[in-house]
Amino acid sequence: MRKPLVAGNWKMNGSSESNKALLEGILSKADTFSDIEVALFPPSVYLQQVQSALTGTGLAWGTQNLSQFEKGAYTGEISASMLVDFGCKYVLIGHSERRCLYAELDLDQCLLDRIIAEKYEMAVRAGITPIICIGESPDEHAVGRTEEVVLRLLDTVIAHQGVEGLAHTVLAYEPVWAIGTGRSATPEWAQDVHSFMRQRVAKHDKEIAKNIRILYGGSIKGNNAAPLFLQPDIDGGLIGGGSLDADEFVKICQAAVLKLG
Ligand SMILES: O=C(CO)COP(=O)(O)O
Repeated sequence: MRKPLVAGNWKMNGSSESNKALLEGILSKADTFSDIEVALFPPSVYLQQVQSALTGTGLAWGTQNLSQFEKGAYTGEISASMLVDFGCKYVLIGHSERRCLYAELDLDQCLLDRIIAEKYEMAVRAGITPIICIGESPDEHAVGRTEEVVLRLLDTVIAHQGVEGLAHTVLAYEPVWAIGTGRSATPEWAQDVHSFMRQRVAKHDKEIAKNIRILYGGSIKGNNAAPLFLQPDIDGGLIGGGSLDADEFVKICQAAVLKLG
């Protein structure tokens, strides 16, 4: 049985004061979702605040990105060893907002995927579990290229790291057209894509495919989380806007508990 994981990606939101209230609100209800795994991804400047608040609570934390390089003259970047230093268990890799807006943008899509595969390798080597975000853009969705896009990235990671690397990895299907739009994928659509991803991993290794967690992300809220999480191949969620409000996020975590039956 795969343990459900609910991950809250705060993106570039929060302040010391608002984070404190959010963390207190979540922790006050933590006993209602202690059977699943929950991880928070604050902006890196708040990592220490989140680490202090969550240490000893059973909740995990991580960052929204890491450098593909070990150390050195890479202004503004954060290395895998720094994440280890701050007790991170997870790291998000390849989020579409980074792909589209920052240096991971590249006209040559193959190069882009290679950078993401290198970041993945850095995380695995440091013992941090990467959450690899995969999903098609609105244009790709409109012309039915979902499977092709999902496969391209999955295959790049496997080619780079070997399928064994996936034994310590979480995948997240995040269709770009569903992120921040209020238009979540339907549970049936997401299930189909998740099942497709799992089958692809199974072609390389059936055991890893059976155990790998695949999260769904894109406009999950308290009122639509349960039917998504109840799909057989959806093992939890990667939550953006819905993770910024303690009550909403707690509802989402509680919906994942339902999966345990
Ligand atoms: O991008 C996301 C999580 O990484 C999803 O964001 P929303 O939940 O705001 O749609």
